[in-house]
Amino acid sequence: MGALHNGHISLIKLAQQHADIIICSIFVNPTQFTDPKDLEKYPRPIEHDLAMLRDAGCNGVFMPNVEEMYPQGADEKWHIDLGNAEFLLEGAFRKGHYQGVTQIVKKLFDAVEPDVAMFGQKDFQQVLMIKNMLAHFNLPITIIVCPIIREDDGLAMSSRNIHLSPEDRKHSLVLSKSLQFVIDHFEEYTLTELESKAKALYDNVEDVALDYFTIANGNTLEPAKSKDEDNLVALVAAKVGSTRLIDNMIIR
Ligand SMILES: Nc1ncnc2c1ncn2[C@@H]1O[C@H](COP(=O)(O)OP(=O)(O)OP(=O)(O)O)[C@@H](O)[C@H]1O
Ligand SMILES: CC(C)(CO)[C@@H](O)C(=O)[O-]
Ligand code: BAL
Repeated sequence: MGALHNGHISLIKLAQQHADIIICSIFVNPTQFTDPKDLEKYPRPIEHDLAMLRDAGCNGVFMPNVEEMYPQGADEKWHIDLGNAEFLLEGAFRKGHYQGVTQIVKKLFDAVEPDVAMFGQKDFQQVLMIKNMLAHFNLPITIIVCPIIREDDGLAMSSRNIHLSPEDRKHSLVLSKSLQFVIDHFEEYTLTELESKAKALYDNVEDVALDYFTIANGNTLEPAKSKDEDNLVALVAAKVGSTRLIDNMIIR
């Protein structure tokens, strides 16, 4: 969606190991936004983005406008079955978000016809939803998931970080710290204790409102039932000041 940072550039760099020609799409997709203010204030520094892509050795940029992607209007009908995980976590807080995401990703794939597509682990649930969309249409595209690139102090890079005030920026560290707490103490506590201790870290941080903090099964996104499950991930979403951030860490 543009407003590129080094997290995005890491996707280009990793793509270079998997493909001869790299195309980056930049499109702020209206159908995945559930908060009109979020859409309106989404940063769009196009010249800066193009310079970063040029430096990274990206071969092409696909930068359509809304009319090109939605010739019949952005209220164009789209609904596919994405499974129960569509309605959990981000899907519960941004209703219809993954219908909008899969709608535009299908259109971008149709336009670019990639063999391989790179997505960031930062949007963990998004990757699951896109894989479900690919299965739905039986599309032969390989998805590669790229690790989360963080600032030196642990904050996951995000285009929305630009909206954080200096105070918010300090408070935002509780997200990565609470996830790291689960990783560091996983063997020590029960799942319930891990969650409650991680959530307690938010009690003393001003202006941070937790939407969810969960240790979930990485396939279903349902709360983990046992520490023995072989695909476990801790996920968080919180509003820091007026900016909503997400982050996650894979436990195993
Ligand atoms: N810190 C990061 N490390 C690795 N990949 C990332 C990171 N941030 C975003 N990505 C990935 O880059 C792709 C484009 O993301 P997008 O344009 O939505 O930006 P974003 O930085 O995630 O923005 P925001 O967090 O404001 O939604 C997605 O696949 C996303 O998961
Ligand atoms: C997948 C995506 C390009 C759809 O607009 C967007 O959600 C993103 O960049 O993560
Ligand atoms: N980074 C995922 C897209 C979104 O937040 O709308």
